Amino acid sequence: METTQAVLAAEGLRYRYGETVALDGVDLRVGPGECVALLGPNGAGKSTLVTLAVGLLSPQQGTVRILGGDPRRAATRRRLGVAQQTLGFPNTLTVGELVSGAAVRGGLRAVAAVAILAELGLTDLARRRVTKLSGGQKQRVQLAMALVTEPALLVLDEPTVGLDTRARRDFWQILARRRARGTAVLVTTHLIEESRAVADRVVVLDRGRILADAPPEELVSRLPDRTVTVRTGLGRDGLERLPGVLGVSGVSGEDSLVTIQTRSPEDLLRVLLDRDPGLSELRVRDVGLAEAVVALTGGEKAAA
Ligand SMILES: Nc1ncnc2c1ncn2[C@@H]1O[C@H](COP(=O)(O)OP(=O)(O)OP(=O)(O)O)[C@@H](O)[C@H]1O
Repeated sequence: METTQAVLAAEGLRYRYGETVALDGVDLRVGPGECVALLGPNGAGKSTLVTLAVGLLSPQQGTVRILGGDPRRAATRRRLGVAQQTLGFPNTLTVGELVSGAAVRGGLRAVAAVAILAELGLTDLARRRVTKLSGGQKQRVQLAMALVTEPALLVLDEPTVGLDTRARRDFWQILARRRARGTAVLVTTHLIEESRAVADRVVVLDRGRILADAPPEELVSRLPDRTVTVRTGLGRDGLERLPGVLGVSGVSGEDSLVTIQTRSPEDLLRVLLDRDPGLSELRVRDVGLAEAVVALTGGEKAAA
């Protein structure tokens, strides 16, 4: 039973652009303090879902609610913080003007910007025009504008693209503090392993449908847990018949570098060494979230 009200609740969402079906019956809930990563290949419907969630599009079928309210209404939109790469800045404004403007639009006093500028390390840049910022600095300004109103839901579109390792770590730390205070986060990303580190749940979208909605570790555990990569003269037929083999990829001719999925690499290696004493370049590794998403969406695109 649901005990707390969902911050974001989408039910039966369908959306098409002419003949193109972008969302084909999507249900999604994000609770207070939860971080949900939205993954999927290009064209999966991620942006459409996010745009409906923030009230910039109206559902053709289904409903979307933010804390029970309609996101197309201004009062509901005030509970949202949005950072989308496609949103441009008015070039004539300074960092301070942009963030204090966001505070005022959210019903706060302009001075509310001071604390968030400090938290994001932007105080020294407050008088600088946005045109004179680096890509990473612009990302931080977007985040400051999204956070200044203490939103109930943060919607972030590829927020760490272009950030270096330290900036990325700082970014997730800032979000962790907000989440501890109850802010929910919906983040679209192609950085699959990053979602594994920061998200409570990963939602895999493909061709407008949700293929999986689960904690990242559960997604990974649905797959064979190891891959063995090896250079071998054994052909595909021989490899596929070996005990415990679940899949083989990369066979391109004699002495190919092949990747074999298995639940039991130890047993597989014993047999491989027996059949091909010339075997070389052996590597065994865990399946990552990237493979889990690729397997679910059935294509290489999702891992890009
Ligand atoms: N304005 C539009 N007009 C027509 N078709 C559109 C429009 N916006 C999106 N689409 C189509 O709807 C589908 C879903 O697109 P959407 O942008 O939601 O996917 P996405 O998962 O965000 O993709 P990406 O990872 O490439 O940003 C795609 O087939 C896309 O071509």
